[in-house]
Amino acid sequence: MSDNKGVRRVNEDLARERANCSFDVREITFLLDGGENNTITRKKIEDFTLTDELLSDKVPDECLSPKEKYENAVRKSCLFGKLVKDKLLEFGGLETFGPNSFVLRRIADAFFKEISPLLLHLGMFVPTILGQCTAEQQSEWLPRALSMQVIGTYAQTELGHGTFIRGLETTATYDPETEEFVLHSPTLSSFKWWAGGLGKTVNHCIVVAQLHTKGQCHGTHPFIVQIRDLETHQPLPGIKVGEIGPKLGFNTADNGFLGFDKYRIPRMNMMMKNAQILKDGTYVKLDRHGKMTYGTMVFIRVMVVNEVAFNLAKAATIAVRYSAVRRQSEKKPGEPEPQILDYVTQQHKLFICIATAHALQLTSDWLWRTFSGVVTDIKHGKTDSLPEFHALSSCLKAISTSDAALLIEQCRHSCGGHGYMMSSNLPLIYSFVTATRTYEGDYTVLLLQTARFLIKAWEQAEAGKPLTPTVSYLTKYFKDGRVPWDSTSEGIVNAAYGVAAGKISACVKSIRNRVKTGLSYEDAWDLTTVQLVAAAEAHCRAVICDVYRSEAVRLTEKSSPNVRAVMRQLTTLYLHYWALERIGDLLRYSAVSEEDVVALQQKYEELLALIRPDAVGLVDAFDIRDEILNSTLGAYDGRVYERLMEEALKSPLNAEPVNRSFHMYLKPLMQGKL
Ligand SMILES: CCCCCCCC/C=C\CCCCCC(=O)SCCNC(=O)CCNC(=O)[C@H](O)C(C)(C)COP(=O)(O)OP(=O)(O)OC[C@H]1O[C@@H](n2cnc3c(N)ncnc32)[C@H](O)[C@@H]1OP(=O)(O)O
Ligand SMILES: Cc1cc2nc3c(=O)[nH]c(=O)nc-3n(C[C@H](O)[C@H](O)[C@H](O)COP(=O)(O)OP(=O)(O)OC[C@H]3O[C@@H](n4cnc5c(N)ncnc54)[C@H](O)[C@@H]3O)c2cc1C
Repeated sequence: MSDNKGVRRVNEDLARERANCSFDVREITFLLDGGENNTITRKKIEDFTLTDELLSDKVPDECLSPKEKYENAVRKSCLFGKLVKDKLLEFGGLETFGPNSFVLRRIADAFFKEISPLLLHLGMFVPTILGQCTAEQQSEWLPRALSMQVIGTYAQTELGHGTFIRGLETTATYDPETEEFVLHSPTLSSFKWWAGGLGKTVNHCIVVAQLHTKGQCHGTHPFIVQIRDLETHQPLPGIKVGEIGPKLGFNTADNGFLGFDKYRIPRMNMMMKNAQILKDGTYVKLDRHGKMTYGTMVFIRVMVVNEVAFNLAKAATIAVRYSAVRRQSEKKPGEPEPQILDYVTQQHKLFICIATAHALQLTSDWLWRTFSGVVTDIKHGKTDSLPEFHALSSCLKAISTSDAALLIEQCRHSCGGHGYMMSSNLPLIYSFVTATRTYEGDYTVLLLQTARFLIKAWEQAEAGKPLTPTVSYLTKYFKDGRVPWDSTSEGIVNAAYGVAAGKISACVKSIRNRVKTGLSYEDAWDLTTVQLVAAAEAHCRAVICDVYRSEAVRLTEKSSPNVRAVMRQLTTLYLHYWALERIGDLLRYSAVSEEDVVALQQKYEELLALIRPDAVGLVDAFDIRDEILNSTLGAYDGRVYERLMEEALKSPLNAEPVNRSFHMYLKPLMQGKL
């Protein structure tokens, strides 16, 4: 693909890599975009949105003060918002690509090195209106939210509680006299904390609070709350709101705190799709499942899998291109310095990143299709598929975010010292992705949700009851004994399921043995949680391996032989990588032998060598434009050293030859006058 800028000289090593690539790069781009037409439209949108005029920052964002950074992000958010409103609708907006295309999300990365203060408005406020409001409420709020008169966020987490939603302390007490809810923050720990955009940007937010009516508490429910005046933007009386301060990343998102002092909102500001309060204060529950108010979280967990796949693709593109340009050391005395990509250890660090980006993207597409089915079921009043989907989306969110964060950090390591430069963009990509492991449900907490489902599924299998699709393998591996070993891709996937089944079985035994000693079920569960997390991880890994392998085969059915071959190499590499990473589990739960392990390792190393000539082509196929990559190390033309120097010269410290601190402190120190 072109560098989108035309004629710049491309680094010779990169040019040679591209000339030697075995396949047509565009073919894989089309596969990843979901078809050639999607690629064409995406590129058209990128061409007219990514203009220098909108993107140019004279001073790098990271050299600005926190206030300036925030103001710049608001400026760009508004420009971006206007652009989307005015121009992109000509393309049918997001619908052009289907809801899973994420094109605008991808383009937004060119505007914001960190994050838009409006992300939560589009990402959570609008989806919650869609998911939690009645049709009547939607017709009131949606047009105002989409036209940006109402700008909102999602304020659920409090200082004292994030994970344990049932423990939230903010109260919403219904007053039938005035037909209003009174929102109140009874303690310091009940202050809302974290919501993106809350600190300075939004004028409304969705507040999750304990609903009290007629002297009874009915648990947490969502409410739409105006917090700032629409004209002056001043906080309204009864509202205490501010920004929570600097963080590891997300520093342009003005995450905020919020407290209420007996603050009143109209009855109809309760989001009433799943529960209602009648005028007289009668509570009517409409949610037969009981957890429908958690719907926005499930939606975001699905989105996050795609989000981290894309960010890993960005990091892999930067690290692989840099590794083709960078030369260091010598393999044999007197030989020219090799490209660092020729070190097998470097290939080991990086090719798994390319394969994982593919695995997560294909899994995310599959998860989205599954989610669409669940949403359709719910529209028809069927909630039977929700427990399985909650278990699936929870573990996929946990594992994809954790894997992506670790591998992005590995990409940074693989770029040596230059990877530590902010201008490489690897630190910012990492700081963004490592947060995904925590927000929208912490890693351990979500895996334990999946484990709950797996233990129940095991018990159902024991009782001879039918199992839902993602756990149906448990019936097959139900009997004790080792899974037969077979080193084909299908065999490795089967073994991964065997390992998951073995671990779930071990958890069940462990809990039962503990209960036999007189412990309560809850205590026995608690003591087994280390094993339960590992079992849920093994289950999730088996699902990813299975989906990646079968989706890659399906997608490449009509591909050219060379594309099919390289895609097959990547899936095989992924499966071998994880088999070797989890060799202890395989030795415990499958019939793998010492010779098989040696063969696995040998095959893995052969795959690294096979993929090596296509590595640059594979990252080019992600087709991520320079403006979106935002990296001195990863640009298409490979002018790494020139860009590093250009960026260094933009540092405000280089604006003058001598900084005033010399005269103020250093000179007096040197002269003994301090
Ligand atoms: C343009 C769009 C761009 C989008 C880009 C996306 C990228 C986004 C980028 C940045 C956005 C940043 C956003 C960050 C926002 C947030 O973090 S919002 C706050 C999120 N908070 C959480 O996720 C809290 C996590 N905690 C929970 O989910 C729950 O408290 C819990 C699941 C841990 C426990 O809930 P609890 O009510 O206590 O239930 P339990 O007793 O544990 O379980 C009872 C049964 O309910 C089942 N269940 C629980 N949750 C669900 C669910 N969601 N769906 C279905 N079922 C559920 C659970 O399995 C139990 O079932 P059984 O009794 O049958 O075992
Ligand atoms: C960048 C960022 C943006 C965010 N944006 C928003 C937002 O817009 N709106 C919003 O409402 N929230 C937001 N959050 C909050 C986020 O959703 C919570 O931080 C997250 O859900 C984790 O909850 P916690 O902070 O209470 O962690 P805790 O639950 O306190 O976790 C601390 C530790 O305790 C462990 N732990 C907790 N419970 C259990 C358990 N039952 N079993 C075993 N271990 C347990 C965890 O595994 C973890 O190791 C954001 C957070 C971040 C970092």
